[in-house]
Amino acid sequence: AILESVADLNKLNLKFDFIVVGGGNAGNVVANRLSENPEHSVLVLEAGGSNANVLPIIVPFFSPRATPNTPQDWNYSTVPQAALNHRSVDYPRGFVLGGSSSVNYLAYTRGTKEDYDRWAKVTGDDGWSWDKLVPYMKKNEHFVLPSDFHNATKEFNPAVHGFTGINSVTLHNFATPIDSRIIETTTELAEYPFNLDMNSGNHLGIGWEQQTVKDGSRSSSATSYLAPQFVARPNLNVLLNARVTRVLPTTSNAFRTVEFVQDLNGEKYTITAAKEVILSSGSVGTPNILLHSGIGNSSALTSVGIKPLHNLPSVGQNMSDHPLLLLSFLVNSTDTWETAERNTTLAAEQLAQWNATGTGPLGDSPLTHLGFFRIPDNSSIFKTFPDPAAGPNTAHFEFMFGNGKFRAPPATGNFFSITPVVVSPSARGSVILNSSDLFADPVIDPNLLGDDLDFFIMREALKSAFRFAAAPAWKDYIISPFGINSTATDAELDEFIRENAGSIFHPVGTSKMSPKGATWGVVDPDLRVKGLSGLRVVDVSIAPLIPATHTQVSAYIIGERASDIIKAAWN
Ligand SMILES: Cc1cc2nc3c(=O)[nH]c(=O)nc-3n(C[C@H](O)[C@H](O)[C@H](O)COP(=O)(O)OP(=O)(O)OC[C@H]3O[C@@H](n4cnc5c(N)ncnc54)[C@H](O)[C@@H]3O)c2cc1C
Repeated sequence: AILESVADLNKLNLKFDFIVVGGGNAGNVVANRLSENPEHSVLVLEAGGSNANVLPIIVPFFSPRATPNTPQDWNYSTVPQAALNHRSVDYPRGFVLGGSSSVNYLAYTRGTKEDYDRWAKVTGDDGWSWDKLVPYMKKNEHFVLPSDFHNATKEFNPAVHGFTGINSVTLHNFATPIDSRIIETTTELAEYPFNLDMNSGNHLGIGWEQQTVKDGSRSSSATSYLAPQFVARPNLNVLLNARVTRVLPTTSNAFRTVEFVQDLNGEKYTITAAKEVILSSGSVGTPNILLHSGIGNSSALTSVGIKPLHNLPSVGQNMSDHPLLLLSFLVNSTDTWETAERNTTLAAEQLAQWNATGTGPLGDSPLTHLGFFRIPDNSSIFKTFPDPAAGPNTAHFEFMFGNGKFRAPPATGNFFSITPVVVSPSARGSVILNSSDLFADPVIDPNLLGDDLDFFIMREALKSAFRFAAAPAWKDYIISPFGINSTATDAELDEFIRENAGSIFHPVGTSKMSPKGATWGVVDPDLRVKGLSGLRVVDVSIAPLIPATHTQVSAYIIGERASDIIKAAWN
């Protein structure tokens, strides 16, 4: 059941084998899979509220409205970012059942074979390699054809997909005027080849966006892994509005007890799991809980007044995220997002169509196509810096295409956006504490573009976007880049980047996985917290290196594989 109060939970008079902290992207996978065994009772504690009936979460096209600064967002912001002219930027994380899978922009991308093979190599566990993870990708994925029934044979490769999984994935149902021009560009410029399916393990090139959508509505870990048939299991319970403050030692080095509140000024409750506590609170939430529990760098904890219980210096370190650049072009068309944003009648018609059939422009994510590209291998930059990508078939940067301008378009004009993203960043940041106050926000520093190579890649990506936009396919369509000149000097481009870059919100690595016995890292390859028992981390914070892509699929497959590892440990 999905419960709202501790009193309702107590009425059930249950004992729990597993307590999952965070009903987010990965946490709900674990909760579902562990509760497949009726002998195992599972409790999920989620700090946020219900995902039901929240329109910006449900309507795919409204995903940019789900955050920042909404009731479904933790509403964090970063410390001033040195490379971004010391700007502090919004740092949304889902504060709702489904976690960030309930508020993200729905792009379904797995990353490359090389990304996961590198995980296997650095952790010494072949189970994290691409070939071993593909079955988990298919267990997660329920691919469905687009809801407008258009012929999609040239938009994806069915051979690489899963059709019997839990989480729905589909293609766009609604054509936009940029679609044919993007595909035409792939035939005009050799630099931008077409890729029929970027989820094959090789993502280089441009392809149609695949999205986590079912029947025109968002498919999240809450709508899929906690669908009514699953939460009907008597051994699966979810408590909403339950914010875990710490994990506590149950016996000397077993941390199977959690402390939580339902009201920041109210009572503190504790519950002990008979078998394990699984932290799935995400790349900000998980290190935050570990640090408050005294698990982290002992001297840093002492300096903020927290009693250290277990010295694990990597907790909250190694944070890696993808910087993006908001870039748009003024276009010679009125058939873009801006028109409905400025015309309430048209907006109401679109919403009525979506309400009636789940189709139309609102039934799709705002990203129409994605492209993944490399800085040429012979670039002189690689004489100074080693190639940061996982391998020669893994991108340095990405383009996300959209039929309008992201974030606050001006009062007039219509736009096309190419959003460049650095997907193989070298900079590392951190999540640390500056206070023992259990409810104070942690100090979040993703260190965006904080490495010279990352900045170089972003500048090259920006120049590449200008080349893309100069293809014949855009001749009568694009008028000019907006807010920057394509003939700008490097110094001018750099200033534009400093003022307009931000995060795409893919933090990973703050509970980094390392080989068993390593003196660095936070969890072993079986995701147990090093040196402790009864406590695992299962969310994207365990990623040893950031995959060169959007991170929700990684969260799903981490949840799927972890579930098998945990089941095997208790059988
Ligand atoms: C705005 C945005 C857009 C994005 N767009 C995309 C995209 O298009 N495609 C893509 O692949 N990825 C995207 N991502 C990234 C992706 O969604 C995340 O990487 C992924 O969902 C993280 O999964 P997770 O399980 O690690 O954490 P989360 O899904 O964030 O789950 C953590 C859960 O733990 C809960 N929690 C935290 N602290 C506590 C506590 N103390 N007590 C109890 N519960 C707690 C949270 O409320 C949350 O529900 C986006 C992310 C954001 C924020």
